[in-house]
Amino acid sequence: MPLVAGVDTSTQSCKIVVRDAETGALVRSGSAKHPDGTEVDPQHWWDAFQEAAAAAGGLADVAALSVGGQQHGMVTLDADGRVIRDALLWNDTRSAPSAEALIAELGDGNRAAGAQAWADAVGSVLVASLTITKLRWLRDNEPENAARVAAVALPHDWLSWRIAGYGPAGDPTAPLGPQLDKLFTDRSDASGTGYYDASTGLYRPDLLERALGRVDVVLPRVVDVAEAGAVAHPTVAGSAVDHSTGSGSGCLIGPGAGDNAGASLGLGMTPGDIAISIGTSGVVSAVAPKRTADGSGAINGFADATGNALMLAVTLNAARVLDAAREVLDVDFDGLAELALQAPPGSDGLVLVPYLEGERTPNRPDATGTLHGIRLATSTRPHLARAYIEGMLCGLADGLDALRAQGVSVERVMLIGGAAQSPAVQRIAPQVFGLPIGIPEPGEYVADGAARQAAWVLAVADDPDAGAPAWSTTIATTLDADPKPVIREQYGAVRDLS
Ligand SMILES: Nc1ncnc2c1ncn2[C@@H]1O[C@H](COP(=O)(O)OP(=O)(O)O)[C@@H](O)[C@H]1O
Ligand SMILES: O=C(CO)[C@@H](O)[C@H](O)COP(=O)(O)O
Repeated sequence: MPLVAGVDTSTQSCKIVVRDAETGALVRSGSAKHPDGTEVDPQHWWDAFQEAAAAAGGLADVAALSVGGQQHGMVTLDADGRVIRDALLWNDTRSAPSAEALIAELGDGNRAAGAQAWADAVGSVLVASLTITKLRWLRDNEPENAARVAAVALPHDWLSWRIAGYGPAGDPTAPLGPQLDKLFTDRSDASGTGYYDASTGLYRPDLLERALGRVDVVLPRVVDVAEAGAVAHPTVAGSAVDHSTGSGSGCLIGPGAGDNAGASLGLGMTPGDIAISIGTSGVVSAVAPKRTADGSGAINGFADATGNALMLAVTLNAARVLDAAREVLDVDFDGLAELALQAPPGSDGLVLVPYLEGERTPNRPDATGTLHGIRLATSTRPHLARAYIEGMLCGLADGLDALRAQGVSVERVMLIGGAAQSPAVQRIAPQVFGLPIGIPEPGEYVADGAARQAAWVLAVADDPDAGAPAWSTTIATTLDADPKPVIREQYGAVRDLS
């Protein structure tokens, strides 16, 4: 049976799954850490990819692979294929003023008009996360670097290009050299740049020019949903394999995807499904036939990895809020969950508004977190633990409300991402959302989606009409709705005071 690999080059780590292309059965997996920080030298992603591939038993027998990845990160390359500066990641908020400037400019000074104009043009009102705002920041703050930009890529584009054997001139791990025109991406990740319109499938050079001041830069070619963008270089993927039999001539590289589109494909989401992901980012997402244009900015109208739209509400404060709680309370994951479940719903009035890294939804890049309702009786470790978890989940529940306000139907809710494994998150989420929640089998759903895409690419190479393989997702547990309105009522009363 041919094997396929899916890669998730996420904020905190690189994860690789190797699966049977036909059945989807997991064969092997591996992972490696990324460094902390909101600006990172992409070389770390390359190193982590190789470490994760080795941990997954190598990729020599893999017939196709795809890369899913953290969205929006700005990877700038010079004419020699060298990374010009550390990549600014999706959670780097320094370009918030640039976002506001671009909004004002498109609205001729009228913010509301500008916000709607961006939503109409590219599906999203600009916030600091989006790549285009980082390019404006570069132009204004590092003009020498901006002048050297010959190509702009996203994390998954850059890693796919490196796997294909391209890279900086003179680098022995990049035998094909700096061929910038060989960069490729997919519509889901392109749709998060701010200079690509998923509704037409076209880049918007006019918008790019507003940010960078020029358009003579290479943007990755947007390949179709199940089209191979390149072939992996044998020095990276090991010996070349034939994509139909598993023995012969080249490991195909699929278009890849933004991580949320990857998860959507991995979960097999269709309209009516909602995924709530609690990783570094908190994401509430839904697949829809057509993207909306939410001028309020709460919902990003991106593309998914199959040809649909993917609507997202994204928070900056998710799993790391729980990491912060563990630090404050000096406990491990289990200890935090045990503490939180000792306090009652609503934590007797102790409420954390969790803007520990500023916030993106709502757009408050300079906000800080605030604890409300501290009294003697709530100055306990269990109250604090629960308040951190409730506050983080309330931010996501606001996101689900914003999706509903855009007309999204909610038929099935699935909870994924690292922090979804917390027993306290699993208990408290049905209280905050007031809905039944499915917990899929523990897994790497972004990497799984990438692997499923790779299997699709493989199938299409044999039969151009082939559809995505019908891999199934198992919902391991369904948690009953357990609404505790007090949690969101308390949160709603203080959220905007922070
Ligand atoms: N049992 C757990 N309880 C709470 N948080 C957890 C648990 N397991 C992992 N995490 C957290 O999940 C995060 C990593 O999740 P992941 O979805 O891999 O993130 P990303 O895709 O952003 O790299 C880390 O912040 C980690 O501390
Ligand atoms: O900015 C977004 C989506 O718009 C984030 O979802 C990033 O794509 C990072 O994802 P994780 O690494 O947290 O999974």
